[in-house]
Amino acid sequence: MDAHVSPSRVAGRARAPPSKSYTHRAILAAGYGTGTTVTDPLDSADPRATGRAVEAFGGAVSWVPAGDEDEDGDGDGGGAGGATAVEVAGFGGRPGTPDDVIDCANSGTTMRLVTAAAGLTDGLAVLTGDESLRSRPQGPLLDAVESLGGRAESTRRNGQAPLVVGDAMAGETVAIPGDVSSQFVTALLMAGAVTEEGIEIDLETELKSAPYVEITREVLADFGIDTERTEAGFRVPGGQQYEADEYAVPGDFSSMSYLLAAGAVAAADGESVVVEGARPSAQGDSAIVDVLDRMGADIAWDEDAGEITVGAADLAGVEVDVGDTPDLLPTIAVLGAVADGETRIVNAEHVRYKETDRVAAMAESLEKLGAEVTEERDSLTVHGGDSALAGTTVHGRGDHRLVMALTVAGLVADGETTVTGAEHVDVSFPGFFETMADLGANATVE
Ligand SMILES: O=C(O)C1=C[C@@H](OP(=O)(O)O)[C@@H](O)[C@H](O)C1
Ligand SMILES: C=C(OP(=O)(O)O)C(=O)O
Repeated sequence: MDAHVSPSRVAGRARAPPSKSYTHRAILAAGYGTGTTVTDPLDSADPRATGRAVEAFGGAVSWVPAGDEDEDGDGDGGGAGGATAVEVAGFGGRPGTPDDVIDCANSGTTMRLVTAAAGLTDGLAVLTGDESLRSRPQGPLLDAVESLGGRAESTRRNGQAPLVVGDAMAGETVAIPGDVSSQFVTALLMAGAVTEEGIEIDLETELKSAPYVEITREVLADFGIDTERTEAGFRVPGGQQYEADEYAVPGDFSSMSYLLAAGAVAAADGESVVVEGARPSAQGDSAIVDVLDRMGADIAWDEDAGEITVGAADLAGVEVDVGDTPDLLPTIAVLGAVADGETRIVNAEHVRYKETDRVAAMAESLEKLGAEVTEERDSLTVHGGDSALAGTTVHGRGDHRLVMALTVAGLVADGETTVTGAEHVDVSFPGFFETMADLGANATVE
């Protein structure tokens, strides 16, 4: 499916979906435990993949439909709204050996977190995913599971899925690079809590995407699991039990970034976009508020009310370090194309290891739309302002964040912008196009 986007003015109130990162962790933590109701989960393709993995390990996962909103009658809840809760009966500490292959679909978080869980099984688990996921790096985590006494192999011996993992790894100290994916650390912390000895994780290189580990530690604390920072990294004591009757998921700041960017570049004169569900949490991507503020946007965050209000203003280029916030790169690149002057996005090499190489993909698409960009291994510079963007066909590359960011660009490009692969927003923001249309965007999907 393609999205067709024409110049638009937006205004009004919108609620971003619940956090993908918190939902994954809450479902898996509930799986490690005995039973938890996760309220206000993100009901999208990626957390559903984590739910299937919990079931494969012997848990039971039930997505509670959103009552009358179950428009298609399939019991999965209604369209964009999705389920209002997930009831998880855990596998009680030790994951069982799965009966079948675990399909992690498009979800890197699922594959990484489930790899460490699979390392605890007595037998072997087989993990796979779609073409994108089967091209992403898993090698350092496989080495870590092996150094903890488990078995962890890439079937193609290239450090990528399909993976075969199991043979009851145990706890001790493990060294792992920090600059490929923080999800390796999250995975080992979550699994380490139920080993006998716990796991001490020594980082061999600087940790990128560090706030995601803090999200993990926050969720684990809410499930009664202690973790510690150490001089070299992190430690989780063993022999712990996951326990929480109920867990409420906060709103997702990565998803909010598209709505806020839309308001900053395309809010109607004298009007604004108000994004609800924006309560402070450990999410590094709340930095989008500061980035927009530094670019000169008319933005205010009422943290108590959980509301961010943004109106249109002339934006100016800034330098942004995305070491902690890789998922903001597509949004910031689009803002940079609209802003006057240069926007330098630095510390970005790890953004190449996502659903697609987002540094290269954004450079290609923004150039196609008429912006001037300079791409380096570790950075993307967008020379904005000189020429207006002109609508054309740009490729979503099967990547939800590219589709959403490029749709925002389409709001201000002259003529029509076609974004291919619009259906991929289902990975993290199933109601994205409905939400944009409610705000007044001329964006149709067919
Ligand atoms: O743990 C998480 O929930 C995530 C961690 C980040 O990945 P990396 O740690 O691989 O950079 C981020 O890009 C991803 O969207 C979600
Ligand atoms: C990279 C992402 O997620 P994951 O790593 O879970 O595929 C993302 O949502 O942008």
